[in-house]
Amino acid sequence: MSEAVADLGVLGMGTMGANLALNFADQGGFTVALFNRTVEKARRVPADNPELASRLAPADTLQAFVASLKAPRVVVVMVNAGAPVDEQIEHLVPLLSPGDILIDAGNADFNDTVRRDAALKDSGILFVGMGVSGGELGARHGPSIMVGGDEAVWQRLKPLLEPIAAKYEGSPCVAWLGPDGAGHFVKTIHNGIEYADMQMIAEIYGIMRDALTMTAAEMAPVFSRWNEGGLSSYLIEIAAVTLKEVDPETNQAMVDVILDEAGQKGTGRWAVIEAQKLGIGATTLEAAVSARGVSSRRNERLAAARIYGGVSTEPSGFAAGEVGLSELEAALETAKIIAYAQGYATMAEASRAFSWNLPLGEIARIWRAGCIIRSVFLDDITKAYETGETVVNLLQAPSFTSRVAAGEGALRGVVAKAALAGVPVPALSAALAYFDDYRRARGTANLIQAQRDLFGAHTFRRLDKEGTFHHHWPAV
Ligand SMILES: NC(=O)C1=CN([C@@H]2O[C@H](COP(=O)(O)OP(=O)(O)OC[C@H]3O[C@@H](n4cnc5c(N)ncnc54)[C@H](OP(=O)(O)O)[C@@H]3O)[C@@H](O)[C@H]2O)C=CC1
Ligand SMILES: O=C(CO)[C@H](O)[C@H](O)COP(=O)(O)O
Repeated sequence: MSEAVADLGVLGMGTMGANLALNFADQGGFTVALFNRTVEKARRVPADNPELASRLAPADTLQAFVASLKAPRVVVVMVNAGAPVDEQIEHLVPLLSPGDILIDAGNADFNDTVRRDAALKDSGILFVGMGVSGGELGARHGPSIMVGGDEAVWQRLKPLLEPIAAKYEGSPCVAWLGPDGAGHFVKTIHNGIEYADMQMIAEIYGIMRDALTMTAAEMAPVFSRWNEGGLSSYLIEIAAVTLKEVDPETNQAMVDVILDEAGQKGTGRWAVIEAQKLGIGATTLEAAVSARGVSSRRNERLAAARIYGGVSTEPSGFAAGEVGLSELEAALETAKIIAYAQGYATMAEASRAFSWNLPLGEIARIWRAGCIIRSVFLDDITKAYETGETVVNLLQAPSFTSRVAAGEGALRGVVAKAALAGVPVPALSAALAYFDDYRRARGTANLIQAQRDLFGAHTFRRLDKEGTFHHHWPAV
């Protein structure tokens, strides 16, 4: 039997788990037990990081891994979402005791987290669904961490998580967000916003490439410059870095040799499904998920391009040089506000529906450093919630209304010109359509209600008096 020396254990030595374990050992100064299905990977972690080896304890069996943990135990599971998490829980539960904490730190469908939390209640094992963002480097040096589960358990986890989290103005980017699935729900919306952010950046890149005929090398400094302004964010920064990179094999821009098929692990889709279930129109997130789907059907796209032709070769109407680029920058900034408004509206509605009382301003604060969507813009969201006034939707928050009003024209211009040029901008146009729909006092659902009442006696309400009505429509 191994000696119980480790402060906590990390199970899953993939990209995230190995780096999180190193972070616990390094920034946290904790002794960390390591386990991985492919045992050799756990052994390699201390071998590859000799300076931290004295605080890394790889185990060859799950039993030895658990036995090496000080009680009450803390186990961080960092494996692929879905069945692998259930399998690991099943294997761990007989080895753990009441009062031990079992954390799923991977991405998870929050419905699974709620189910797992409920299933473990009687065992006395304390389950925590915890979202971690920041990719490989974030996990290693400071991620943003979104914690769910019981608040009392969070008090025990705080001393373990605060040292390893990213710091924003000295304060750790980790917070308890609410019970059961709250942490994973927020991480899911984070990823939905990440999808929208990335899609909109890719659409602007598409306009630069196809309508303005700019090379990747010409685009890179534009994104670098934008990274100094209102768009300043990790994703804009890495857009510049990736556009600048040259493929050593062909000497072409790296982005020009990468296949135009985006992968996805499901988190964006979960965000969109939950927004739909809650009745929130997260249309930019939806457009981004759908666009990844279309991107992956490359052969179909190639066939359709042969039938219909590709992007128009007519002059696009986009202004060249600084004028055109400033319009793109303003359009992207405005669409980004709309995308975040949709993500935040989804979280606000979930908070209400599941009685989570999500700290929406605090969420923007812990996203301010460490995570993939970190940006200066999140400060403004934090401030919008800190005023103490109810934020119905970020599009109605005073700090955003003037910015949206100022940028609306640019977004409209870009979407219109892109449509005429045949350059697809699904997320940017979804943002514009949502804005136009959202700010229209008299919509068109009256016609839908009339039709529903005609074919299904679904009834309708009237503008001029209270009550529910059914009209005797002509027979059709
Ligand atoms: N990569 C990223 O940027 C981020 C990833 N995440 C999330 O973190 C989690 C891990 O991702 P990541 O580290 O990138 O993934 P990797 O593919 O790098 O690693 C996957 C890990 O899961 C283990 N695993 C997979 N299936 C099983 C199984 N059935 N039983 C036991 N172990 C299994 C693998 O073990 P083995 O080595 O034996 O195959 C490996 O340790 C995922 O939920 C992911 O969505 C969250 C934030 C960022
Ligand atoms: O959670 C993450 C970042 O926040 C992961 O990188 C995730 O894998 C990204 O999603 P996808 O693989 O679907 O693009």
